[in-house]
Amino acid sequence: MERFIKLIKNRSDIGAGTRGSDLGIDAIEIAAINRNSDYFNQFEFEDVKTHNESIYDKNRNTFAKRIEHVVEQCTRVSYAVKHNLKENYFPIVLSGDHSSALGTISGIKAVYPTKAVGVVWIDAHADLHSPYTSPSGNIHGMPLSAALGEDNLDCKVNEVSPETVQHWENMKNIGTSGTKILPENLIYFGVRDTEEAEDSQIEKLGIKNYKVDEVRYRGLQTCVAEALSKLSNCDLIYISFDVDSMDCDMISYGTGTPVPKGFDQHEVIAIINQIIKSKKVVCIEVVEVNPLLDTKGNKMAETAFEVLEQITSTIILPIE
Ligand SMILES: NC(=[NH2+])NCCC[C@H](N)C(=O)O
Repeated sequence: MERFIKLIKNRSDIGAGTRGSDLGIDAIEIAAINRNSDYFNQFEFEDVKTHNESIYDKNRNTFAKRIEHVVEQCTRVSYAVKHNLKENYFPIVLSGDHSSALGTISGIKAVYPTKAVGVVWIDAHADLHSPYTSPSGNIHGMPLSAALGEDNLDCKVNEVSPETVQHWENMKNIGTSGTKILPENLIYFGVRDTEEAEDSQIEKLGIKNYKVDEVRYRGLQTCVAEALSKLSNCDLIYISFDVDSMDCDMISYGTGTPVPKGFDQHEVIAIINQIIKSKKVVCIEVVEVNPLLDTKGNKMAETAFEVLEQITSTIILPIE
């Protein structure tokens, strides 16, 4: 059976603290054009309407900035993912900031409410804050807490307004009400820049993080095979690739929150391709390319495109 790909372009950056990741999708497309690639002409696509004008709003919800608009944006992403999955497409979501992943996960769960969804999160960050713990109030640091239904009140440092609480509750209930994923079905690759509140959640919830060093020391294939066996109870897998999982010094600073000592693109490609071969992957997302911050021309987008191209060819291999 062949799987048809649908590119979902979600040019939204309102969950980030720095502007410009909404331009990441077009930067990737330009990287493809400059390489004489037909990639973006090859697949059907859909644009998700954005709410980027909301960055001009005064921040009422200090500990979850623009949350009402992020909820709306995630809801739009969830609809796009949901209807494309229902139409048997394999959605590749190209998003600006990583808050979108909550929308994607919610869309998957809306189509498969009774299935266990596994998440492979390739990122420098754990994105495990809530409005109660966030140091920045940027919602791209929170999507997994919303998906897990975790407030982490044990580590509460912020006095959150009733309005923010209401929006946060809405955020946890996009697509289907209640939690979308279980902590044992979430696996990190490359997480290396966390705050205490997140560390305590990772420990309490027992979330496995394959650190860059571990992947290199034990071997990438071994680690991915182990990750897949940890997800053996999952019916479906979603892969979320944040480009800041890659080493900013080696690759590029073209992302909102760059972190050194990360993967290179070949490692990311190998991780993702091995997971795709499990045949459980139903959706992949690529996020956080910010061309305005790139000090090497369009290098981050070019590298993201390299990953995109390589993983797409694995997806479209016919599956028996
Ligand atoms: N998706 C991202 N780039 N997340 C970065 C989050 C950084 C930091 N932990 C925060 O919550 O503000």
